[in-house]
Amino acid sequence: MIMHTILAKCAWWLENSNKRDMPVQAALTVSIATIFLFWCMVAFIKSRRGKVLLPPGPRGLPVVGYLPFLGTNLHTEFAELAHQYGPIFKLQLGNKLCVVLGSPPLIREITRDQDIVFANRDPPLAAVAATYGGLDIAWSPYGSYWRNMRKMFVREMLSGRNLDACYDLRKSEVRKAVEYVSTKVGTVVDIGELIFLTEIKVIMSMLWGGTLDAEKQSKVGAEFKGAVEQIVGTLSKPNISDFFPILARFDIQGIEKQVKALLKKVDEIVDAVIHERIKMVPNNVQDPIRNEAEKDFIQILLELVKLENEGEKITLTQVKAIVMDIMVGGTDTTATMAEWVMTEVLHNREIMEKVQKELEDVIGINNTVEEIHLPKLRYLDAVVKETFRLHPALPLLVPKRPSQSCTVGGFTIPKDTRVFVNAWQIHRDPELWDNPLEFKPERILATPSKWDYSGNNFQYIPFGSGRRICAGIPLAEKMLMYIAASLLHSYDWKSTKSKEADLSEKFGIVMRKSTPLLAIPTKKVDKSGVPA
Ligand code: HEM
Repeated sequence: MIMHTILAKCAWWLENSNKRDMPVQAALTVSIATIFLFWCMVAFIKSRRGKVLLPPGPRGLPVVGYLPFLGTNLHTEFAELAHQYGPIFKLQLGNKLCVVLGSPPLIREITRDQDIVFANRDPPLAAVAATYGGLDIAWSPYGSYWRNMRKMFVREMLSGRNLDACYDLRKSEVRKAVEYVSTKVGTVVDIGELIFLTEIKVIMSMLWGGTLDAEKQSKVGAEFKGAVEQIVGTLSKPNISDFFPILARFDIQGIEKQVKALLKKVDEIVDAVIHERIKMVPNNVQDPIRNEAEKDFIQILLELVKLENEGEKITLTQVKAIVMDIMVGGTDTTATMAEWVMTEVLHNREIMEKVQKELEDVIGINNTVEEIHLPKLRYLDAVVKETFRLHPALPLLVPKRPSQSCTVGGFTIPKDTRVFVNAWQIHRDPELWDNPLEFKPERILATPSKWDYSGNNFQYIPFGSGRRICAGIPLAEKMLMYIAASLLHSYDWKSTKSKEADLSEKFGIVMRKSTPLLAIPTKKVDKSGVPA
């Protein structure tokens, strides 16, 4: 049509030309047609390029987008929206475009096919403030800094050899918790509180061993517990500055200010410990870790600070950022999961009996649980894995941010979108699981090789998947199994009369129970009737 109009406009010139001009006219016609076709092609390609097919999603209001419609339980609300819009949908939250993914094929796309593009994080401002400007592993952008820090963390600190070397430190704290319960037999125990304090102490003793005396260690443990809970709490709060970066400098809700104050407290404690430890580290360390049987984490890190080689050397601030990762990333998650495991076990008496029978068979009633027993506890392992399925500690994992525009599930995800993975929804999807709401460790036992924490089975991703998968899995798995086995081996537990083990959740970056787990321990009795 347009071509027709152009030719018509030129007709006066063609009609008024004489026969000698015929070749010129023909050339002109061909040229115009060619230019026009070229222009059409460019316009078509441009229109295709400019037209991005974003995922479907609910409409929001001008400026604020969908923010006013979101409640506090993001994981369930996202699952409901997925019901309406499908496993990939978008939400405009203030200035931020967010996309939520909730099916195994989509997880494969972002953690296998396009893993590098999705290896970036989208840290909330509170997380940046809590980690000395994002100097830790969890929130640092994808690149050589993150790669080196993670490699050092996994190879040097969490290697099998190093974890074995600090087993005694873990054992001593877990035994203290078991002994503490013996003073509480027949009375109500706040299991979450007990486990959290034990985890903090286990982590602190692995971090800095016997640097602090017992009394100071206890005091610092309580202070740390408070600080970690508050930091995780502020990370879970929606911060207006994250959705409207233009307002960030005003810190309207004071969240950054709160985090900085908490960090200052933690910083003072860690500084004091580092100061003590610096005195103990030899000056010219060339070959850290090797040939040494037992070292706590701070010592390993300080040896890296003192290295001459720039490529391997780290700074004191980096040491503190890693300590924050371990304290914040390692304690709340593991303690919360251990509390969920105990809750499910208390809720299902038959399952508790099966776990205890296995503990008796493998360990013997009068012996003490040791970490070497853990790989033999197959039923307890299935209980823990089933707990992770129903109550993943990080229901939305840690948000990702693609470093370039890309296509996922046939839709465009623009660069810098905040991408959530709803692991909670995938773990309860009736298309993927039989009776998904039923707590059934037998489903794990039926095909044990299918369910591990590697993130290779996209139907089961409690620790995430891809290159940013949790860096602390070996430690988390050991601690979780060890604490649960120790508490269930030494005592029978029953719910308090007033309360059945309550299974309701409270959403946060780490999803806790909405009410603490209170239970009464009783001494176990062996088959001859003698208290163990
Ligand atoms: C039950 C316990 C734990 C759970 C459920 C858990 C879960 C997670 C998840 C879901 C992620 C994000 C993965 C992703 O983006 O795909 C993560 C990252 C991380 N976790 Fe854990 N975690 C646990 C314990 C630990 C422990 C004990 C440590 C350290 C001692 C730790 C250190 C980290 C670090 C450093 C990252 C960041 C990894 C990176 O960005 O490269 N976690 N964790």
